[in-house]
Amino acid sequence: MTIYTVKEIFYTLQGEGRQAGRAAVFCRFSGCNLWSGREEDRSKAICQFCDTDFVGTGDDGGKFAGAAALAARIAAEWRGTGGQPYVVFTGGEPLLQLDDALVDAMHAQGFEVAVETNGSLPAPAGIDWICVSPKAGADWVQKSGHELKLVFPQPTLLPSELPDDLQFEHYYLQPMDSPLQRQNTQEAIAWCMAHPEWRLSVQTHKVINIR
Ligand SMILES: C[S@@+](CC[C@H](N)C(=O)[O-])C[C@H]1O[C@@H](n2cnc3c(N)ncnc32)[C@H](O)[C@@H]1O
Ligand SMILES: Nc1nc2[nH]cc(C(=O)O)c2c(=O)[nH]1
Ligand code: SF4
Ligand SMILES: [Mg+2]
Repeated sequence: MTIYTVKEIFYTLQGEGRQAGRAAVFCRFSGCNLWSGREEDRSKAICQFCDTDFVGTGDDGGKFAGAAALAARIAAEWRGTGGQPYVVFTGGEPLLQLDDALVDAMHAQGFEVAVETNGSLPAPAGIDWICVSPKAGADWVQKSGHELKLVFPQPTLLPSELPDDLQFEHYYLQPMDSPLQRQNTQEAIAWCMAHPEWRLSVQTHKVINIR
């Protein structure tokens, strides 16, 4: 039986991208293939700008034996009445653990299923909303989905220099949260105003101070 290792599960509003403002249970898996999550390794990591702690299992996480057990725990966090229950699998890198059995188990619980992935691994079939956020210097295999959410700027992965075989419904630029965040935001605004096929993704949960 598959054991899933989860950092935290929590009910919040999706803060980013096309679904911003929508109530969702977030399931943050532990571990990533592009960084160990340890600060002492950050400068050598493939992905160096991560804003997230995904190491180990937190108070709101744990190890779950089997898809049905994890799906039941996620469903128990949903507190909405009416509307379509929604789960966002993130991490860390969720595609290291999210599999067909878990997607099916969430559907059986009546949930719409979303994923936030770095795109370096293929997504299982049947996911209802795929958000790919590619990382400079990493493999990029998942080139289709519902939204591309490009963290900006990544000097070797700029919006002007993306591969031409992308198949996404929506294109978002998300300013990199860093000491240069204000400048990154100004430059992203300028890009979106000059190239209207791109929209700005503000990390709204950081502005309104929710999780
Ligand atoms: C923590 S990642 C987890 C999911 C997956 N590993 C990924 O990178 O897409 C969730 C989202 O936050 C974005 N993100 C991470 N660090 C960021 C930062 N410093 N500024 C802006 N967005 C960031 C990622 O690009 C991704 O879209
Ligand atoms: N509210 C909220 N929205 C989010 N959208 C993507 C997130 C992520 O860390 O994957 C995230 C997050 O951590 N919190
Ligand atoms: S790929 Fe995602 S989870 Fe991994 S280090 Fe980068 S932003 Fe963080
Ligand atoms: Mg986040």
